[in-house]
Amino acid sequence: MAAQHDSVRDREIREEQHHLDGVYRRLEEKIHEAEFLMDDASKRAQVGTPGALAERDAQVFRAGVHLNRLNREFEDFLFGRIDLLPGADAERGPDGAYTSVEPAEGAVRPDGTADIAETLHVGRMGVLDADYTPLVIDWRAPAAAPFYRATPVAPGRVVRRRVIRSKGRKVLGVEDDLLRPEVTARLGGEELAVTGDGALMAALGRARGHAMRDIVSSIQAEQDLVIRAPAASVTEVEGGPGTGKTAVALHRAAYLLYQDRRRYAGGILVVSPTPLLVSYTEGVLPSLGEEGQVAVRALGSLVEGAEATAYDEQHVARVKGSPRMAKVLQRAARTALDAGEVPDSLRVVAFRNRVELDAAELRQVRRQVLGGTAPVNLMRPRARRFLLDALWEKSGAGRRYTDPELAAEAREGFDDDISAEDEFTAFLDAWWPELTPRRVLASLADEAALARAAGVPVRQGRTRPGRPGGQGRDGARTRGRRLMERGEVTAVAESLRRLGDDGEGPLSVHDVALLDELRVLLGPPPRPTRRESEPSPAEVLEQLTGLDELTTAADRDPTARRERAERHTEERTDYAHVIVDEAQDLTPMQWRMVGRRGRHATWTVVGDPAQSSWPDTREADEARADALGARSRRRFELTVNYRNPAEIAELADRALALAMPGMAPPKAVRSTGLRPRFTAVEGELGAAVRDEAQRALAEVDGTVGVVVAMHRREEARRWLAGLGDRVVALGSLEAKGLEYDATLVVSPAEIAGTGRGGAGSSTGGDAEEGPGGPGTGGPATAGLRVLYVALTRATQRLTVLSGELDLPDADGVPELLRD
Ligand SMILES: Nc1ncnc2c1ncn2[C@@H]1O[C@H](COP(=O)(O)OP(=O)(O)OP(=O)(O)O)[C@@H](O)[C@H]1O
Repeated sequence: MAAQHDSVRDREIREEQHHLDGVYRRLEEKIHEAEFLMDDASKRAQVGTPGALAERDAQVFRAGVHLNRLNREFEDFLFGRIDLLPGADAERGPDGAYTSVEPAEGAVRPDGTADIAETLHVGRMGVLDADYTPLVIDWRAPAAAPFYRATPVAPGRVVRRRVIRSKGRKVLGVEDDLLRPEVTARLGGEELAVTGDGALMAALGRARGHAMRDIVSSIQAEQDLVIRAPAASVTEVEGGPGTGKTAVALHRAAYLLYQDRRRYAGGILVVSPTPLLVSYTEGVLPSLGEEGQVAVRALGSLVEGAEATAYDEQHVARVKGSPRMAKVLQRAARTALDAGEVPDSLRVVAFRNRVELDAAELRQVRRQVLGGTAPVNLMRPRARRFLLDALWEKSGAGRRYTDPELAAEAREGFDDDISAEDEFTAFLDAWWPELTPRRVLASLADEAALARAAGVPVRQGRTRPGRPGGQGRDGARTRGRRLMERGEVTAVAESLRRLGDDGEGPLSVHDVALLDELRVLLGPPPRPTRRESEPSPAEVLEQLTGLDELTTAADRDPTARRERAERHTEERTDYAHVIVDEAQDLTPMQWRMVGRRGRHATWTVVGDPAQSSWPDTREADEARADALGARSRRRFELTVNYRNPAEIAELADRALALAMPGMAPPKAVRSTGLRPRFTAVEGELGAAVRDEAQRALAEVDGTVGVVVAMHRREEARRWLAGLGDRVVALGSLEAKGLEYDATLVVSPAEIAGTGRGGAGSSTGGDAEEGPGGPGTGGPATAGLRVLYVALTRATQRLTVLSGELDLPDADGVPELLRD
């Protein structure tokens, strides 16, 4: 029996090998054609119309791209096949396949037999034979959709779906699904064979590396609906851990590019919560043939020239993420003009008379200028004009003319005279300096400056050490509504002391959203006075000499260069499509930042409220609604957990039930028979973690993730030193979106911040802290959601290590996770 089974399998593999050989032969033919064309092109240099030459070049280019992609030896260039009944009509699409989804009437005879009318092979790119019959259909083409969508309940024309596993040019195996088991179908007079035992399970069981793989050969029907959803408006996708949200989002990017390359090339932004998740997913799009077409960026790298490397304490993160910060920064952008040494008088000579504006008059002018709504840097010309007005007024010259024409002429002369004075220009530079986002952010490290911007009465003597007084011109006066508590001001100012006065220094992910806000509030620096078409002196030299090394001293100054780069880099804000992963964790300020990049975009937003680490998501929901605007929404839900075996999912569901009572968990599709292991620390925590990590390394071939409370990150790295690169230590918030073959969750109570009293009493934990509390969706439940994330990272094995705080029972089961 086994031998017979093997021979069916071998025969089917041989058949697919035969087809794959044909595909490669055809590709080689195309490559030869391209090479011939290239050779011919060089011989006949300029012969042919420009259009024909361009077309030929394009063909050569396309063949080259195919060749390159093939040479990279995709593990499974060709991965699928469907055998189809005749369609309801005989129309063919552009890929050469019949377009009909439903079978023709009578396709299945009354005796249950049928003939296969069409066999399609599905792969990473489409290949047509010389006579235009499709040898391989691109997985994103409409004709490939039934490969993913057909189910036994709604099989359409599909009788058999086959997943083909190959490496390079060799077919290794085939796995079949019969979608119409009741039909006896014949192909070329022979009954359709069925072999294999489930491609999906084989894919899910494989050991993980540190990079996510594409799921192109096993996309499931509910996922395919999301991937191929029309790009109109906003596509919102919710689903529990492991339901493929990240995978689906990336495949959707590849699909949209295939659908409308002209619209989307270079214009798709994928926003990921952490750089770890970016590097984990970075290979997926290239493996789908979309290299460099999509910008995959971490939230902390969305602003050009900024890269978040520092962490904020959670209570600081919460303030920095709050929408109140928009208002604080608005005020700060304006008061930043007062930071540092600001001249308090202006003296000029006009019409041979000295004219002077004193501190009070200058303050008055500044107030008038700031009465406008334009970004501060763009107000510089207005500041210049208002200063000239004030000087003119002060000089009394206007009163000498009754004839308005003469007065206007005199005023023009007056303005020219003053503007030509170096002193006036120097004054303007100091009085209305060009502000950069980094400098303004750094100015808020001065507690008094931040307090003023936040409307908090300033206390004496609480300025940034080593900085000129924080009292400023306005003394302790504050303007407007109170936006922060005093403790918040102290904590945020303190966190910004990582930055130097010039704003250089490590930024946190939350600082980056603030920089983006300031970028908009400050605006680009004003245009230089010379007309834009006029070249700069350096450009003139360059044009004359052809040497671009010639630079001005200012160009060579690294600080000036950096600041210019920061100011001049035009941030891309016109993405055609924005994909947001782990959307439940964006703060309001981050939504504002991401929203700016998709003002005219269509969106795909994926997330899971049950994994949110914020206690109160109401403000973030409002900011999300603002970012997405009035566009219509289309909602999808993913319901199957492909990551965790049922044994692990079952334990994680206990944390979910505490965190989000009543929320339905996703269904786990596989079971390994391996129950989670519980153990309690005896002796030293570090030694216990190291022992358990070693044990896990011995049990799995792939990766091991050790998840600890955020404050233990550094020590956990030390505990694991020397165990090799299969094992990594992660703070619970860093574990978002990642997965490991085995995970070790260290002290659930510490991660959840539930302390000794079980789920009800908060002792900090890794939720982004805030007001609220048990029963109000406060930090205790947010902490449990963070624990839920930690418990859902394993693909094979999970160990829970309890400390004292966890109150483990005799079996090592922590109080929090007991039945
Ligand atoms: N159709 C599929 N075929 C094979 N593997 C799949 C499929 N769908 C998802 N997976 C795998 O399941 C795992 C989880 O997918 P993914 O990380 O995209 O889930 P997620 O919903 O983003 O999870 P989380 O919310 O926990 O971040 C990944 O290893 C992914 O490759």
